[in-house]
Amino acid sequence: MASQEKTKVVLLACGSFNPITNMHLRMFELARDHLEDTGRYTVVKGIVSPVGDPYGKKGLVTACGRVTMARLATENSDWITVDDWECQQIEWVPTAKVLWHYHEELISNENINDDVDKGKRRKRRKLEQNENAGQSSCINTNADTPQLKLLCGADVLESFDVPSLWKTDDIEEIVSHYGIVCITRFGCDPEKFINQSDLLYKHRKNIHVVREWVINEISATHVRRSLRRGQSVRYLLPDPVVNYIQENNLYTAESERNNADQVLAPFQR
Ligand SMILES: Nc1ncnc2c1ncn2[C@@H]1O[C@H](COP(=O)(O)OP(=O)(O)OP(=O)(O)O)[C@@H](O)[C@H]1O
Ligand SMILES: NC(=O)c1ccc[n+]([C@@H]2O[C@H](COP(=O)(O)O)[C@@H](O)[C@H]2O)c1
Ligand SMILES: [Zn+2]
Repeated sequence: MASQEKTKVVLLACGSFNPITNMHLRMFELARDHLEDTGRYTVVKGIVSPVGDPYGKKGLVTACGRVTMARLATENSDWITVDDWECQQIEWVPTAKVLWHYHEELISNENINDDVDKGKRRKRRKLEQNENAGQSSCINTNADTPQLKLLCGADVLESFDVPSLWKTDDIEEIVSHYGIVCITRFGCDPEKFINQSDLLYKHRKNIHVVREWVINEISATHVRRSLRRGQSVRYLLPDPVVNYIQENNLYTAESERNNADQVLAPFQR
């Protein structure tokens, strides 16, 4: 397939990134290789979107520090970027809304770059969306506009089953309008999970499961624990991130008590 015929994709990873680890960065590389290996996609951009402080997760340090670390971690990447739109919002933003925000941004970029009459384009897109209603195809029907896909680990996919954590409508919107690229994680079985869910099974063509053969169980929880114990975290995180954490003494027994009594924002909806 000629490169101009391939679908452009933007990958959006939402998460705490508390702190960002090498595995978060690997997720992007694995996903890009997987999608491009199908011969159908060109991945043009990756976005790291740290969750806002109102998310209320235990041990979460301020968004300002998490964004700075994510920027340090991605400074050598020519395609992974960090965007602080989500964490600048006053309230926690459900992931479906974050996707909507970036989807709108992609469309407005398309309109800026394009001299075709905006009204006509919107009308055509609406028509195409109506034609595609009920099918597992992505919301971006214009060939030039990149498709936006949610990039996540299998634990996030499996969290769709946690009562009251996700709205069914949001899950449906994510899998039908955008699509998911899901990286396997130790202890998770995303294929089985998809098979057991009627909703996910219906949209299975929009869920790309990427098997990571080099099982790498780096987790931010493990990193924070090691830091509290004064143990080295070098080579689990990019060096500039390790230095930033040390200079600011970011993760301590006290920071781990942040939000200890707080109910996670999605449960408050
Ligand atoms: N080792 C890993 N393998 C696959 N996916 C991962 C891995 N670590 C993180 N992710 C994914 O990265 C995204 C952001 O995750 P998050 O910020 O929660 O990191 P985490 O390491 O899971 O942190 P925590 O331990 O605090 O939950 C999520 O989609 C998560 O599933
Ligand atoms: N209903 C929802 O939209 C919903 C629920 C739970 C988590 N999330 C998101 O998933 C990510 C999960 O991050 P953690 O794994 O660090 O908790 C965050 O970006 C969070 O906002 C979204
Ligand atoms: Zn996590």
